[in-house]
Amino acid sequence: MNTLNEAYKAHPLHLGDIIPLDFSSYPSLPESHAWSQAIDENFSFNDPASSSIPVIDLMDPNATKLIGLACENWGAFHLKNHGIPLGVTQGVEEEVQRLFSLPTEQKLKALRSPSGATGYGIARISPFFSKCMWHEGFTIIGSPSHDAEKIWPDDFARFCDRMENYEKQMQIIAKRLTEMMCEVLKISEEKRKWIGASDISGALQLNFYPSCPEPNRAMGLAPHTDTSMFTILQTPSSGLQIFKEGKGWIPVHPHPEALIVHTGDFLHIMSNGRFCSPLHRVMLNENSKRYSMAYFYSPPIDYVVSPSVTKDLSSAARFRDVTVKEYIGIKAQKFADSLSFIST
Ligand SMILES: C=C1C[C@]23C[C@H]1CC[C@H]2[C@@]12CCC[C@@](C)(C(=O)O1)[C@H]2[C@@H]3C(=O)O
Ligand SMILES: O=C(O)CCC(=O)C(=O)O
Ligand SMILES: [Fe+2]
Repeated sequence: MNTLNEAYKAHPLHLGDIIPLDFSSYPSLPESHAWSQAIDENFSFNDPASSSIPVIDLMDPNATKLIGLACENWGAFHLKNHGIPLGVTQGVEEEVQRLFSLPTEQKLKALRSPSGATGYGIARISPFFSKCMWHEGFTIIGSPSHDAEKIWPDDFARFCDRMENYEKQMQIIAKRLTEMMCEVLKISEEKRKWIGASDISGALQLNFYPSCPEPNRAMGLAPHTDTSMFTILQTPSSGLQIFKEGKGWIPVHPHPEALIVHTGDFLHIMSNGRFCSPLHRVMLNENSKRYSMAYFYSPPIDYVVSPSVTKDLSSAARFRDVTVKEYIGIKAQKFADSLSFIST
């Protein structure tokens, strides 16, 4: 049994909070998905040209330092020269499109169970919002064969091969990035041992946002921070926005052949608040659908996440120690208040 799966099992959802809408049958926006008020009242729209996250070349001799700066200032960056063959990415994108263009009843065969973490369904954060999101997802932890088999009983091998291969590639980059971030944060060798040792520390989320009849009144993915150390995102289209204090919502337009990396809650804790865990959301488009692949990387579930504080500085730990598993449980209950819940 997979470890991350275990952690989510303890926090079941209601079935009503899992089943996506059959979006193709709605020529206008249903009330259940109309967010107009929330968008008008709470969010400011930013001038798209005013700022954007940095682009970092993984081969740059200064990459470690630049990544540290980007995590401090933005909590996000584009990563180019990451070494993932274009064919691998294209193969995964093809499968994502093949999966989400299936009729709803076929996708529902792999519907996530209330106590499960993997399979087809809406975002886990949905119960925290009164309106529904214009989004469907498919979560993979380790091998997707158990879920893919339900959708394509005779023809699931290609999907699984491509996803597993992508997960392997993501893990290689994730380990490298983790070492670099630990370097910046001066995390001890003892606390880094898991990086080489663990082989499943990630979850792959396939996201699909159908074209939307009223994109300005709807929400692709509502504002949230990720329950990961960092997330590696791949998408061919715009729509993602990151909230930057003092600036507002910054659009993140994909950079050709680069990955988008952004920090999550665990790195915020480990860095004692130095790296932010940026609030982000996904906006929609009227004429085109959008998809993305997000790889969430975290330490193993029993790992104790603790702030790295150097003795010489007057920096007291801002958070108490928490295991990955315990924090996943806190996030399932407290959502946006989780970090303040563990602050000292
Ligand atoms: C490993 C993860 C990370 C999860 C939960 C679990 C599997 C699916 C991920 C997402 C994907 C969609 C946004 C999010 C906020 C959601 O609702 O499900 C993510 C969440 C988190 O970052 O907490
Ligand atoms: O689709 C995107 O660009 C972002 C997805 C996301 O935030 C997530 O899966 O947690
Ligand atoms: Fe996210």
